Formats: sequence, structure tokens, C-alpha cells
Amino acid sequence: MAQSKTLTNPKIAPIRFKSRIKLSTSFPGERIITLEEVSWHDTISDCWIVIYDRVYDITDFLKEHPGGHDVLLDYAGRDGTCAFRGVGHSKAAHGALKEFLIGELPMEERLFRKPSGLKLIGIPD
Ligand code: HEM
Repeated sequence: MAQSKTLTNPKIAPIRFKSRIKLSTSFPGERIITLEEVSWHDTISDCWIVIYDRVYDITDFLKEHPGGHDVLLDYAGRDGTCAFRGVGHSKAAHGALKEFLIGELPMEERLFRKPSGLKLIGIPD
């Protein structure tokens, strides 16, 4: 069955599923990064965060963040999706995310960008 086959493959072509949300990224140096690996980067000098199943290295952004660095550090090495969404960030903030993108969670650790994942309005492409 096509769906079970793709569930074992972290690099799924978005076209196979009826979803407006892209299931995988496509950028130079794309990496699959586990939540465990993200958790190793939880300091002010080495800070990764997960938002909508994608992994961002926001170390250089900490001091630039309009909301302050302390709120970001609360989610250093962790999933900050709910906090990011809860603030109601602007389109510009959503657009800024891609500057810090370094990879994506493996399919089995995702909540959104997977077949039958949670469907929410406003998830970036
Ligand atoms: C890397 C991810 C993030 C980016 C790129 C980002 C970007 C931004 C930007 C551009 C703003 C200015 C307002 C806007 O345009 O919406 C902002 C404000 C803010 N952000 Fe973030 N943000 C990120 C993550 C977070 C997280 C995880 C939190 C956790 C609570 C947070 C909390 C806030 C707060 C409290 C403000 C101030 C809102 C205000 O004063 O109106 N941000 N952020």
C-alpha cells in the first residue's frame, strides 16, 4: 500500500497526499534531525528549536528577536510550536523562519507534516 510505504520513508513527495501542507522540505543541505539531537542544542551559545516539525538554529537570532531572547531560551532544544503559534506571529515572522532552517524531524516524530498529521491553518509551506 502506497501510504504505509511512504510512512517508512522520511523523504516523502508532497504530491502523493491530499494536503495543503508540504510534507518535506527541499533545500540545500536538508537534514533529518531527531528530537534527541535537537535537545543537545539548548544553550544561549547553541540554540535549536522545533516549530511545525522543522528544526531551526536560532543561535544568531536570539539577540535580534523582537520578543526578547528569554522567551526563546525557554524552548531551547525543544518544541516551541505552541508558544510560537500562541503569540500570533505575523507573516513576516513566519517568513523569517526559513533563514534559520537546518532540517526536519523524522516522519515518526512529526505532528503536522505527515500523512494524517494535525491540520492547522497558518502552517508555513
Ligand atoms: C525562531 C522562531 C521565531 C521567530 C522567527 C520569531 C519572530 C518574531 C518577530 C518577527 C516578532 C515581531 C512581531 C511579529 O512580526 O509577529 C516577534 C515577536 C514576539 N515573539 Fe517571536 N519569533 C520566534 C519564536 C518565538 C517563540 C518560540 C516565542 C515564545 C513565546 C516568541 C515570542 C514572541 C513575543 C512574546 C513577541 C512580542 C510580541 C509583541 O510584543 O507584540 N517568539 N517574534
